[in-house]
Amino acid sequence: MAAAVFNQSIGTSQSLGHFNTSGLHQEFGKGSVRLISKAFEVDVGLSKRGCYNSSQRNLSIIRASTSQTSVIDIVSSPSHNKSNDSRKKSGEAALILIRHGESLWNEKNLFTGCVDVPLTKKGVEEAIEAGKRISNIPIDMIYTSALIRAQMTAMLAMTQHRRKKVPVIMHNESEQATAWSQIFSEDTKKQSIPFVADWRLNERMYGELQGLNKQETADRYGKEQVHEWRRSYDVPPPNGESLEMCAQRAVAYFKDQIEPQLLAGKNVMIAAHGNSLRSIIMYLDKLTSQEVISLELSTGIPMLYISKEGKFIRRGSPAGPAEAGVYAYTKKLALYRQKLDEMVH
Ligand SMILES: O=C(O)[C@@H](CO)OP(=O)(O)O
Repeated sequence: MAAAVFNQSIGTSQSLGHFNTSGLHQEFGKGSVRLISKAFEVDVGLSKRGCYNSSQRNLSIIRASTSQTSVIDIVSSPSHNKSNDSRKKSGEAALILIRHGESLWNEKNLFTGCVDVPLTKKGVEEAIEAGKRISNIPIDMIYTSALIRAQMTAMLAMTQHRRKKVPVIMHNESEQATAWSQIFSEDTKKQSIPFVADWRLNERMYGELQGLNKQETADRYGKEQVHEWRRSYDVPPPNGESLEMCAQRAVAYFKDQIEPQLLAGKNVMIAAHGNSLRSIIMYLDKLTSQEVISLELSTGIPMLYISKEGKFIRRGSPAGPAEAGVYAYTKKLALYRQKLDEMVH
């Protein structure tokens, strides 16, 4: 089984992060790992270090993609309506997941949870880089947590998008807020992307660990105890949420609010957190409570899924803009990119 990487040591979530462009890591030797979807598994490359080799892997994606039909087109001109229709009929949509870029407390190696801290300069750069990677993928809806690090990541990523649609934050906190933020032009609406922020996508609440240094906590309570708090499925940190409890809100939100959008053919980007995304990926990839223990996400690396007929097919991570041909994940995505190129020239 081509499962990747790595054993995250406390507080070093960045190690190897740039090496594994899938943004998603899993240790070897933890039983049967059903992490990689069939389409992706076909010919994924492994480096000597046991990590995905990004260039081999990207080539693999391109090869695999030629046998797939799929997704989307939303370049919004009348001549593209046909593609919109076929998108609805095929019931296919793109789902992009991004863990926020490095935050000030990631940098200080502190448990963060629901404490609302911003990105570091490096985190800002990671978000911009993530945006470049997805700049040719059409996006109809953006969801983030209620926390600024996820919202900054989504907004910064969208500054890089080639369609230059404007993300518009939906304000539903009161009737007045909804009414006062209305747009009264259909054309302007078409050039906007609804941006929904919801607390249910927040990081797991880390209880009494919030604000503590991860290394010092491990020194005090033991490495194993702290690993159990951080990565087990059902053991909560003191007065905090276990991953299971986090899933009860984050996955429920995904099923109630986001999945219907995907089923309607809309392409969705979610910017959220290590653990809220781990719980969603557990659902998408049908991971067991054992398998999810070794699932690690890098900051600022987008992951792409194709949603088709209620199933989720993982396509890895869109690679950096310098690598030729990386957008040919599916025929339709490649076509979309071609149309964007034609619009420019
Ligand atoms: O501190 C946190 O909120 C999270 C994510 O940064 O940490 P961990 O990796 O320990 O779940």
